Amino acid sequence: MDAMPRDEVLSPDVIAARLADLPAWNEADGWITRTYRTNSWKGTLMVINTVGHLAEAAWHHPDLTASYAWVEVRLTTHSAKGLTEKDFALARKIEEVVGWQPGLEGGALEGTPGDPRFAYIKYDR
Ligand SMILES: C[C@H](O)[C@H](O)[C@H]1CNC2=NC(N)=NC(=O)C2=N1
Repeated sequence: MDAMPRDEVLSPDVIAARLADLPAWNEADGWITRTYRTNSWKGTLMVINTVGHLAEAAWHHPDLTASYAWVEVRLTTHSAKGLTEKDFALARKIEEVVGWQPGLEGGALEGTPGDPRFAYIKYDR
């Protein structure tokens, strides 16, 4: 099987198709971005560290901007000077991991308690 063309800039049609599966992400000027809202600096740093790990494992690195209770993640492929499959693959993984709520899955893990003392990420759902 041929390798996926990882370094090709994607066409607008493909970008639109990829964004359809990432409803919280926006595209502008050759970047995809999303903001994660948190309850505190501690939650913000946990999101940053999680994204940091995934980026290093992927060897694909977003720009991050943070304040007390939010983190903006911005992805582009610098070497290609535009959006490639690498950006969407990492965005999907970040969504999966940062957005993971095991309490919604009915499995063994209860997830973060609802008590506001423990809340740290503001989930979309
Ligand atoms: C040398 C190294 O492979 C490159 O710098 C990689 C690392 N991370 C990267 N991250 C991003 N977002 N774009 C790149 O082109 C890129 N290139």
